[in-house]
Amino acid sequence: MSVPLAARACMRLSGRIQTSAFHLGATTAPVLRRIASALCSSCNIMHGGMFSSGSAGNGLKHREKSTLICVEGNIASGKTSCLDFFSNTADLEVYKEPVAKWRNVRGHNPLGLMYQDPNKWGLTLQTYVQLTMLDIHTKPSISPVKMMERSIYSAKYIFVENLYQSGKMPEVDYAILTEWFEWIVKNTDTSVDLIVYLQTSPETCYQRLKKRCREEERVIPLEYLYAIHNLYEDWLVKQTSFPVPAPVLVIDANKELEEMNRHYEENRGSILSL
Ligand SMILES: Nc1ncnc2c1ncn2[C@@H]1O[C@H](COP(=O)(O)OP(=O)(O)O)[C@@H](O)[C@H]1O
Ligand SMILES: O=c1ccn([C@H]2C[C@H](O)[C@@H](COP(=O)(O)O)O2)c(=O)[nH]1
Repeated sequence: MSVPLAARACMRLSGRIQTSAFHLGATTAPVLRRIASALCSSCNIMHGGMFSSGSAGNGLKHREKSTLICVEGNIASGKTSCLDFFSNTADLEVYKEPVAKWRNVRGHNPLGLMYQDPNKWGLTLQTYVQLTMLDIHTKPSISPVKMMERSIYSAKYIFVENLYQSGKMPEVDYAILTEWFEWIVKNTDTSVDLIVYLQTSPETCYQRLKKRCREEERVIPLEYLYAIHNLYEDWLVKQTSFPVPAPVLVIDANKELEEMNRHYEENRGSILSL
């Protein structure tokens, strides 16, 4: 008998909380407890907890908020390719990073401007990235599972942080972005259920970046990818820098595309929280 995706998500997620497949830190424990208490072990019925719920007409409460999976990783690590792979999955909505918007907002290219002069345009780009990420996080979902590329968290903890730590963002800009970020996280629902981290070497990303040849990114040196890589590792693997909003599934993404796709197929269940 075929079990609906949401029901399987429910069963597996509850089961996997006890496994060691994730890199868990102290900050993720409360999230796990909330998931565990919210998900029934045999169906997609919510029994209270982290999700808002409504009556299904039979007296039972059903999930109204979908499971959110964020695919994280360095620039050109293969996130879009990963989302492409899963894009035909039934009961799954996929949201790629809105790079097209970052390259063209009412005729302006904040991504290009930031790479040309990060001191001047870092705040501009990151304010817009934060808005577009918030838009995706809060989009009402019609499917039980939603997968998005990166998140409002990596925009802040990786990219804003990198600009600031490298001395390319004035303290006042960093303070304003932090105020915005903290307000958003406190007052809106940006909760995440699983982070899939595509772990790559900066050298692998550098080769893929050159192959992709996005005009704005021609100026990116290998050192920049090292900086982003280290921030990701501190956040999601060592878990020493910022709060981790969800359990983390780490995938070695250095392998060739065919092999990655094979891996995604073989591990479909754990990647989609089934
Ligand atoms: N596993 C892989 N092996 C080789 N090339 C890859 C692999 N994954 C992605 N690519 C290529 O590398 C480039 C960047 O991949 P992409 O999925 O756009 O990365 P991201 O979304 O993380 O920036 C693209 O040209 C893509 O076709
Ligand atoms: O918060 C952010 C998020 C992304 N960027 C940059 C990094 C890349 O040049 C593009 C898109 O990233 P991909 O990894 O290729 O998807 O946007 C940023 O500057 N700030």
